[in-house]
Amino acid sequence: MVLSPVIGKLLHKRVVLASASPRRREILSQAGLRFEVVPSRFKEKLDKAAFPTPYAYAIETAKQKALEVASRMHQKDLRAPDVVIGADTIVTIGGLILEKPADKQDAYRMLSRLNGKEHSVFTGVAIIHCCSEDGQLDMDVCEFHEETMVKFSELSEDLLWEYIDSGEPMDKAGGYGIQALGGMLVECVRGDFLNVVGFPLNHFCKKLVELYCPPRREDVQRVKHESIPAVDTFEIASDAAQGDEGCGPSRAGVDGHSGQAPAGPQGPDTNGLVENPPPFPSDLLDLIDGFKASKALFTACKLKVFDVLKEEGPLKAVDVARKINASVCGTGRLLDVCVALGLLEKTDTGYGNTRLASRHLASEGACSLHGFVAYHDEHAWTVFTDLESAVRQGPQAAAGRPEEDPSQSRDRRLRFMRAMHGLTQLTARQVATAFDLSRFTSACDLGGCTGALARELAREYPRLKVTVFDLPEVIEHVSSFHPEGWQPERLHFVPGDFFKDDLPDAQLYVLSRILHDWADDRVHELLSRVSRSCKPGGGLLVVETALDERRAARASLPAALNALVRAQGRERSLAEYRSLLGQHGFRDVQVAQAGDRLDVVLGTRASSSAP
Ligand SMILES: Cc1cn([C@H]2C[C@H](O)[C@@H](COP(=O)(O)OP(=O)(O)OP(=O)(O)O)O2)c(=O)[nH]c1=O
Repeated sequence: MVLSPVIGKLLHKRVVLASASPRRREILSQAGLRFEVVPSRFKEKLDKAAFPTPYAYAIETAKQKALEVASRMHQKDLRAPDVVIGADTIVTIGGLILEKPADKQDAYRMLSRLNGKEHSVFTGVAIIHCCSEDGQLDMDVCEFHEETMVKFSELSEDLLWEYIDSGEPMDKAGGYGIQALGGMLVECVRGDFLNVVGFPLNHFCKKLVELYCPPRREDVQRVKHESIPAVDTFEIASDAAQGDEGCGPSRAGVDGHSGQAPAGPQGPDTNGLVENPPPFPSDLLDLIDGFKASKALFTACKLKVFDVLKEEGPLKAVDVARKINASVCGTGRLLDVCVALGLLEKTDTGYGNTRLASRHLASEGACSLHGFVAYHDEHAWTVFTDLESAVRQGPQAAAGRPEEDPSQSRDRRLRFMRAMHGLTQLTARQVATAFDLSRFTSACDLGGCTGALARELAREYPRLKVTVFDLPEVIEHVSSFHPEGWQPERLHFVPGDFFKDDLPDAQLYVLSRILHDWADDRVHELLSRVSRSCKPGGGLLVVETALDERRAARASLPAALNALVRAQGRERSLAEYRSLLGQHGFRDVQVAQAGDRLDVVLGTRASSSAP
């Protein structure tokens, strides 16, 4: 069995599952893990609002559950187990976290909220390695989360109550158990099924590989020279299990630096003492090579490798080369790099797409980011070559750049529209459900481009009529982005310039990824126009990637750099967006996150006329 080498790493250890969940116990014992069960006494009452994302909350709860068990066991007999595993499963919809229902009415509230819609199930997991020395307990925490999307059918009241009366919902997050009767509520699942049931076994095994079987030094160096980042597969564990009997939880692995090679051969220093060489700078080398990985991805997309393999894969390199009209040798190398990057899979029958590639890198499909990749390849790549002058001179360097060639502007516009369309489709649902917008019956998406967000808003809120307002030269092309045979109900496209023309009437105005494109004076001008058009009680929804200390510096890095290389506009912090809305007469400003990268800010137009 492929997984056994990974699970086998834990067989000689004292492992404790800090959970009372019978489902977690079953999943882990069926995977062959030997462990004791010590349910945690940690009270699940952390302040949800204090966490930037729902999964951060689930991870922290999982960690606290495991830490409580580890310290209790240590206190009891001054010997903690080697490994303690904690987990926490939550259901989220529209920015709301649902845990176990308090009573039947609560279960009804949860299930009606999920009825007919798609929601996320997150399980946060903490793996704690304990070490007791001289009565002291030392712990290393490794944590991760997994998300699965679950869609409920449209269910009648009677059915919901029948289900609630079965008693099944009461000990389950979101008030349902997908593995039993609750399975009849579910129309489809995207992602790891076991994650919904309470434990993401697949991700757990991958973590064990990282912790216990980091790539061997010689592999790491070989990979570096070929500029291919390491890929975590169970096969690494199998190899290591065969070739390296003593493969244990390297300290580096336990600390979470799983890509780090173990310390190399030790040599005596001048005093005859053994000195460790400095750690191998794997992360730094990955960083240096990062641009090559991006370019390989861009090139494979441009050559339509993922389209060819989606339609006809698996294929040998020679066949792919013929279909994309490229050299066999070059294609073979590109395909191998894509395998190493986790975008393709290679088997005896040839190269095939991973699910990720088929879903996001082929040019067609609701989740395609092909246009977004093309935009980065053809536009962002060039613009970022100028980063040095942007840093030296500030954003005015970008402002001084010559205007675009007008003959190319139509193509550029279409390319930009394709990029925005892909990105917006991917995040539209999270944006549309970040807040409950059901009180509005009309909305206007200003600069709404192809209508990808508008469509999701209309789909999510059956009473809502949505107008997409964008420049005539944009509106002219929107029909080519509509799915075939699509009849836009409750959706209208109106051409216009939001700086010059009257804004269409609406109760809710949406500015999605617009404000960062404009300098402060233009932002004030636009917001005061919106504020004048918006009636008291109406709303303004702003969607942006805010520069924010809550988000890991790495995630907001592209935004910070974009601001330097763009001719105008700038990224802003959440505090700035809040203040902008306040200055223009919007009150009760609330903030939510839509996925990992987007912030959504909602304000209500105050009744006083002066903003
Ligand atoms: C959504 C869903 C959740 N669940 C369960 C998994 C979890 O056991 C539970 C969520 O509650 P948790 O607080 O994650 O776990 P628990 O209280 O059962 O156990 P412990 O805190 O001791 O670890 O909901 C299902 O069994 N099926 C489902 O479809």
